[in-house]
Parts: sequence; C-alpha cells; structure tokens
Amino acid sequence: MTQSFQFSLLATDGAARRGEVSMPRGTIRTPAFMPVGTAGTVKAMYMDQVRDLGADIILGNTYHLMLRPGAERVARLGGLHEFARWPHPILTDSGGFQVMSLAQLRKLSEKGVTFKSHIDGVVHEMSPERSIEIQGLLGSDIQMQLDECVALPAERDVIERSMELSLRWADRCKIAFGDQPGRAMFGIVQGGDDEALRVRSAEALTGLDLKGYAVGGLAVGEPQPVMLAMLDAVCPALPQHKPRYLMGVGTPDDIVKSVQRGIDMFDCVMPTRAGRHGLAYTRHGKINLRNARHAEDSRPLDAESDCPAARDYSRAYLHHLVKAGEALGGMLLTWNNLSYYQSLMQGLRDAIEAGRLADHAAALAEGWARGDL
Ligand SMILES: COC(=O)c1ccc(CCNc2nc3cc4nc(N)[nH]c(=O)c4cc3[nH]2)cc1
Repeated sequence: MTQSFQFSLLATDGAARRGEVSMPRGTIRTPAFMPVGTAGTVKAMYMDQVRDLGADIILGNTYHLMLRPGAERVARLGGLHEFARWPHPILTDSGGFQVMSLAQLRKLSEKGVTFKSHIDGVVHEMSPERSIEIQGLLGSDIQMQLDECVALPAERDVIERSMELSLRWADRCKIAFGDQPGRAMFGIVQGGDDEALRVRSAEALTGLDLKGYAVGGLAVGEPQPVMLAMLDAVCPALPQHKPRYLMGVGTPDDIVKSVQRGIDMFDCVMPTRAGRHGLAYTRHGKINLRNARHAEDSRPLDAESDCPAARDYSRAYLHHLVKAGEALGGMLLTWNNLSYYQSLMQGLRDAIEAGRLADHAAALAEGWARGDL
C-alpha cells in the first residue's frame, strides 16, 4: 500500500502503454476503463458486481453530487467512498462539461460558471476553487480541473480563447488543490480540433507539473478520424511517465484505436446507458435486443463468456424483458456490457505486455465485423 500517487510504465507496444497507477486506496491497471457512477451509483449495478468485473476505479460527477445530495452532506456522512460503499479509487469530473450539457441558464465568465440546477432551479456558482473544494469534500482520489469544453465546430479564435481560459483555471485549481497526500489533480487538454492549439495546451499544462493529464473537448460529436488526429498531436506532447485520460470515450473501437495512440484511462456512459436501452456489447459487435429477430432465439449473448448475464440467459428472454420494460432487462445488459468492456481492457493490457497489440486489434475488429452469426 502506498501513501503517494505513482504511475509506472510496465511495457510499451508502439505508442501504446501498459502501466499502473498506485494510490492509497488501490492500484489502477492501465489501460483502464472507469464505469460511470454519476450520482454515486453505477446505474443498475451493485458495487460488488462492478468490482468483480475487474473495475479498479469508477467515475463520479461533481455537478450531480453537488446538487443532490450536496457535497457538504456527503462529507458529513463520511465521504463518497463510505456513502456508496466503494472503497477503491474514485475519479471525479469537475462539473464544467455537465453544466454546459445539463444545466439551465448558465453563464460562463473568468470567475467560473453560474447556472440553475436542472433538478430544482436553484442558482449555483462554481469557480475553479469551488469545484476542487467540492471534489475534496467528496473525498475524490483523482480530481479534475474545472475547464471549458468548447462546442465544435467553432472559429479558431473562439477555441483559442476557451483553451486559454481553461489553462488559467488549471493554475487556479492547482493552487486550490494544494497538497492532498495520495490524491491527484489532473489537468485537461483543450484546443478543439486545432492541432497547434492542442499542442500549446498540452505543453502549458505539462509546465504545471501535474500528476496526470486528461484530453477533453473530444467525444462531442466529431468524426472518429478527427478525434484520433488530435490524439496523434497531443500524446507526444504529454509527459511519457504520467497517465493520460481520454474523457467520455467511448465505443470498443474508439478505445482500441486510442490505446494504440497512447491513452491510458477511459470513461464512458456507453456500456451502462446503452445497456438500459436494450443494447448489448459483445465480441461479435453490438446486438439490439429490442429487435424482433431475437424473439425466439434461445442462444445466449455469448456462450463462452464467464459473465452469467452473457452466458445463462437467452436472447429471447432478454428481448422479452426489454420489450416489457422490466428492470431485470437493464440490469442484465448493463452487467453484460461492463463485463465485455472490462474483458476488452484486460485483453488490451495482455496484448501490450506480449507486444502483439496490432494483431489483437485486428482480431477484435474482425469479430465485431463478422457480427452475430
Ligand atoms: C449511450 O451513450 C451515450 O449516451 C453517450 C453520451 C455521451 C458520450 C460522449 C461523452 N463525451 C464527453 N464526456 C466528456 C466529459 C468532459 N469533462 C470535462 N471536464 N471536460 C471535457 O472536455 C469533457 C469532454 C467530454 N466528452 C458518449 C456516449
């Protein structure tokens, strides 16, 4: 058990890295996928299940938890780990992205963001300092700087001013974070779809000597080649020996291609939200259980999986549950999807260690393309 935050590179395969982040609450094996636990719960899952699937860390959201039940209340109740019964590492997003995508009437200035809660309409102000304070009250192990994620497409000068605001906020967050032993604060690289601005952001954040670096401003609807081009520009401009976290990504294919470009950590609502909407991720690709073609298909999703949700239930039953709106439908598909995502990450970690990532990526893509025979 370590009292500090340490990232070690165990192996590389091209630009891909196999590493470990060791923290007081546990070790994160990278490449890592963080299930999203927005309001202190990974929806439709018990935390023990999430852990048993191989998750080393989950994500929580400052925006949601500050509105309900409130950061001070969570602190009074012992912090988020105790509250949600997840004793392992937690990374929290800083709230800026969620304000712009969820809140009503929001105003952004040098000071921070002001917004009305989408829950009860109460007006809140969140400065970089308040975001870090909230994440500290939650007990977050990896805290994200407050940033601005500019909506694309945007004029270059708009992207530049936004990126520079986020850099000033990174500095304020570093000061506000201070010295929290065993915890880390990550900067967030911005710069839209402009490679030069992306590199400027990465280099400036590197100068702040932070514990890790996120790549933000992506997975906002841009085509995959644009996202990947930004990674090709950003990753070489970030320190080799610090973790890199691509926010909000993504599909299995996004994750593989991003790992190949040097990304270590991921989070995405895809496996959980899509699961609740009837969609299964498997090694044969996506299966939409709402489709009538499954109504009498007695096969399981994947007979070779070690996840009961994939192995023990017929597609016909899953189709029935989904069409009937039964809670068990979302539970089983979420279980299957998170199991598939964690097995995808384990496969990538093994392939990098063995120096066979290119072949492994090709085999994965072939399985997805072959579809569901
Ligand atoms: C069923 O699947 C879905 O509904 C679904 C919805 C959204 C995403 C994409 C999420 N993308 C995304 N999350 C993000 C979170 C971010 N946080 C900060 N602080 N800064 C960013 O710059 C930022 C960018 C993101 N991009 C992916 C999947």
